[in-house]
Amino acid sequence: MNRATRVSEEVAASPLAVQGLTVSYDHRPVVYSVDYVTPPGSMTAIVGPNGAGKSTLLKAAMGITRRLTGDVRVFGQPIERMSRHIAYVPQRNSIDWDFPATVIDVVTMGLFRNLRWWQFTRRHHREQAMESLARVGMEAFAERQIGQLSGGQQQRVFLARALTQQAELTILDEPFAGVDAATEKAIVEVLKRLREEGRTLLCVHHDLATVRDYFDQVLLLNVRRIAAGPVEEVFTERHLQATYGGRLSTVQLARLVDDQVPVTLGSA
Ligand SMILES: Nc1ncnc2c1ncn2[C@@H]1O[C@H](COP(=O)(O)OP(=O)(O)OP(=O)(O)O)[C@@H](O)[C@H]1O
Repeated sequence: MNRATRVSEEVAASPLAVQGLTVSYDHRPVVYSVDYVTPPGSMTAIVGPNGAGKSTLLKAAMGITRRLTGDVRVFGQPIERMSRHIAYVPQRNSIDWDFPATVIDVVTMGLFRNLRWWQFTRRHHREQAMESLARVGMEAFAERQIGQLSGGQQQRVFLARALTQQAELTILDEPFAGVDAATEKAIVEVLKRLREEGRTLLCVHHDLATVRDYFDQVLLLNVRRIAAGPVEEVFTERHLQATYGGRLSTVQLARLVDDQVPVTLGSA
């Protein structure tokens, strides 16, 4: 089998393959010529310093932000036709929490892309939404206004909304930002279970100390792709140094690589 055939098969099997992706703001590239073919059934951490282009890469891949160049495919098909296969949990601070909606409304909205215009939400849709809420331990909050939830509860609700979509790929932008240890553990359990079911997850992540424990793949990004692949091969001192430059001290690196003592960089 020649290389061209192998690559195209890899792309055809991938829930999200980006090739040569460049995004510019005000003529300044903030993501430059990035390739990443997400392995099916994997859980990838996208890691890099503040402003590295992590969120922009994901938004451009999903078509939320315009890309300058690049090809984005879902199972080998252009993203424009395949966006219903992707569930997205945005950064919590990008959502208007004053919007008057109950928890169950927000979760049921996750189903809308799968409904035809003449289909109204019915009791079984609500049951589906309640099942998703139960998976994240939030069923008791179904009738609560979303603005009346804590940060961790809000994060769980948006995860439940993604779960109702039953998408092949779930993209999460910093799902652990501002949540307590118990919520983080609960969210990780849900994500790992999704992976066990064969779903694929891509996640912007800042806590370098948990990368090995939570993820099997990592994409190290600083405008360009620095390295990508299985965590045990790619999450090395050399690659981290290249990603963060002088921002990681030798001591921090040694701890990360040897003891996995918590070191969080990137989030201010
Ligand atoms: N709408 C926009 N207009 C202009 N510049 C933008 C816009 N959105 C992001 N940027 C810039 O693009 C660069 C990449 O931003 P992005 O949010 O993708 O980085 P990030 O790696 O996700 O950062 P963080 O870890 O801080 O969330 C930054 O320099 C940012 O200031």
